[in-house]
Amino acid sequence: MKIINTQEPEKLVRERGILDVHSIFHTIQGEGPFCGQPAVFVRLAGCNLQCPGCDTNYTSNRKKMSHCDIWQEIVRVTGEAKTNLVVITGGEPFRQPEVANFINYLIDMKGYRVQVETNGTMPIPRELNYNCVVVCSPKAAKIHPSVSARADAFKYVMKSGNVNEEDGLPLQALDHRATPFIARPPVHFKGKIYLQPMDEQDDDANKANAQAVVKYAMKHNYIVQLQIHKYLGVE
Ligand SMILES: Nc1nc2[nH]cc(C(=O)O)c2c(=O)[nH]1
Ligand code: SF4
Ligand SMILES: [Mg+2]
Repeated sequence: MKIINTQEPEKLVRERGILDVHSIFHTIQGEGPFCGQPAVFVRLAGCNLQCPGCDTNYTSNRKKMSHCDIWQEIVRVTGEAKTNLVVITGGEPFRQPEVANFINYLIDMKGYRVQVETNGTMPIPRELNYNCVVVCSPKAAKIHPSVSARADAFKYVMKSGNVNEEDGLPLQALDHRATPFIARPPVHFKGKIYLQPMDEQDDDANKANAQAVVKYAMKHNYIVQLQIHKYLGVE
């Protein structure tokens, strides 16, 4: 059955020292440059977009937490494990620019490696530590110039039949409207570009999406990515 995202879009919020958090959990990073690596995920609440095909609940049970509260919860869910990677996702993490201070605290004060997932529409605060790995998955026609300048990798969610033949990248992602099509990496982008089949929760549609990903990855030299957490049955 097809699920349509009904979570309301939310605006940028600044709150010094506090983040609005949806959940914190220990799992395996299922996507992108750290795919397969154990990680603690911090899912921030709320998103400025409302992609119809979004597979994520980012609004329920939200809680305002200080940097120290979040770090304590990271330590608690990690337990005895050796995990040293924190992934910040959402929702849209940069909807809360305070996230940059939190990421810097994790890297500089606590010694974590940090990766952040973003839709690319919100500015990346200048103070963000350069060691933070930024993965951008565009859903809108424009991404913020600070994201073009700073993104380490791009990730595109592909639905079959919805592809630009010229560059092999999707016209839309997760059925979000984008005119004429979703943002591209900067012209001379040197980082990795991932293609991921859209999960439509339908075997036939998913098979067609996987075939499209293989076809365009092979033609344009992109990296195929599956959401391995869904195959592993982890969060
Ligand atoms: N295991 C796991 N890996 C992920 N990589 C990106 C995710 C996301 O929802 O942003 C995600 C997620 O939700 N779970
Ligand atoms: S930008 Fe990401 S989190 Fe926000 S609605 Fe779209 S897919 Fe969901
Ligand atoms: Mg997810």
